[in-house]
Amino acid sequence: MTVKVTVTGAAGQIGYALLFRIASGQLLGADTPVSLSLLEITPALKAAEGTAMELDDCAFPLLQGIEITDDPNVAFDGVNVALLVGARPRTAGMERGDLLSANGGIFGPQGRAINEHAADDVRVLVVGNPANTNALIARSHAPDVPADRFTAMTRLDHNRALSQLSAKLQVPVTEIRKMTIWGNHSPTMYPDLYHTEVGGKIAAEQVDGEWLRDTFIPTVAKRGAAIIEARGASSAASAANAAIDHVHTWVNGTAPGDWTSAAVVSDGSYGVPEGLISSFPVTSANGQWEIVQGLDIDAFSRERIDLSVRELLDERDAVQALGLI
Ligand SMILES: NC(=O)c1ccc[n+]([C@@H]2O[C@H](COP(=O)([O-])OP(=O)(O)OC[C@H]3O[C@@H](n4cnc5c(N)ncnc54)[C@H](O)[C@@H]3O)[C@@H](O)[C@H]2O)c1
Ligand SMILES: O=C(O)C[C@H](O)C(=O)O
Repeated sequence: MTVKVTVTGAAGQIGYALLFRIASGQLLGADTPVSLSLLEITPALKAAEGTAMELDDCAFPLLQGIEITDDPNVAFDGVNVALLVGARPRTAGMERGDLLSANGGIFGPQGRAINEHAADDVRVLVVGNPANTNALIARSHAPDVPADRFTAMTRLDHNRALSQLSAKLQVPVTEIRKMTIWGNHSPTMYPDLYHTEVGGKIAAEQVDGEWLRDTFIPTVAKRGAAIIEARGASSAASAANAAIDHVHTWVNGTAPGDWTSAAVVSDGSYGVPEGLISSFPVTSANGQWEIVQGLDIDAFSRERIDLSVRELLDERDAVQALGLI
């Protein structure tokens, strides 16, 4: 059966890096036909049409159709996988409240449209920043969709952490298991090496504490800003790659003996208040995320998780005060 994948912000940089990979089968597998819905704001529809022409020109065997629209009710009609990429970026002079309001104006209506029109099995990944809180806004407008279908992306942070550790220990990324990103997709996120395994041994015991604290954690947490500084634009191909990884793992499952990171609705695990969309170590089986249970959290990790969760609570309070959730 053809799977409908909707990409918002389809004419943006991540959209351009993402759509061709979805159409080629990398999101859902080489046996799954897809139809694409490209949601954009009206002035960007022409650019989206250009991208659609290029998609046509690839003659992808799995691509069954392309729809281009500025109406969320059309874009999310019958959607199975919704990738919410388009968001309002912070511009000079913009207060935090203005940013949250502008994004509330996007993710509230999109959540409602998903609630009213999506397929029963819809899965939602929010990429557009502030991703965790945008996901919270969308979810709060979709009361009929099971809460666990709304997720936000921390897979890019997870992949960044794998790559940094692989370079430090001079091991292939394939030898690293059980990496974890906790909290918000923001510089407060906490990449945790205390449960990560390399060659069957805990990674934190294979690196010195100073590198872990003063190099690894800040490098991963501030990598998005470093890329903006270097490229003059935020990460696009790596963000698209992480979105592909997130959905692929969600649908196909995690490997035995491993887990990944995703921001999912908290059930209260690890003291993260219920309902917040926070990053956890997660496994996936039968198309459902499960938060990994029973990990020992030492004082160092506890402090960092709490800091990031505090930020999520502040964002939640701010959008609540603005009437956005
Ligand atoms: N979670 C992550 O790891 C991660 C990583 C990188 C980037 N991001 C975020 O992803 C978002 C997109 O990044 P980008 O580089 O593609 O930005 P971009 O500015 O190139 O593209 C964004 C697109 O969204 C569109 N858009 C705006 N409002 C819309 C709406 N209401 N409906 C549909 N489309 C809309 C714009 O017209 C634009 O084409 C940003 O918020 C960025 O900060 C997140
Ligand atoms: O867009 C940004 O602010 C950075 C982005 O979220 C990233 O992690 O690369």
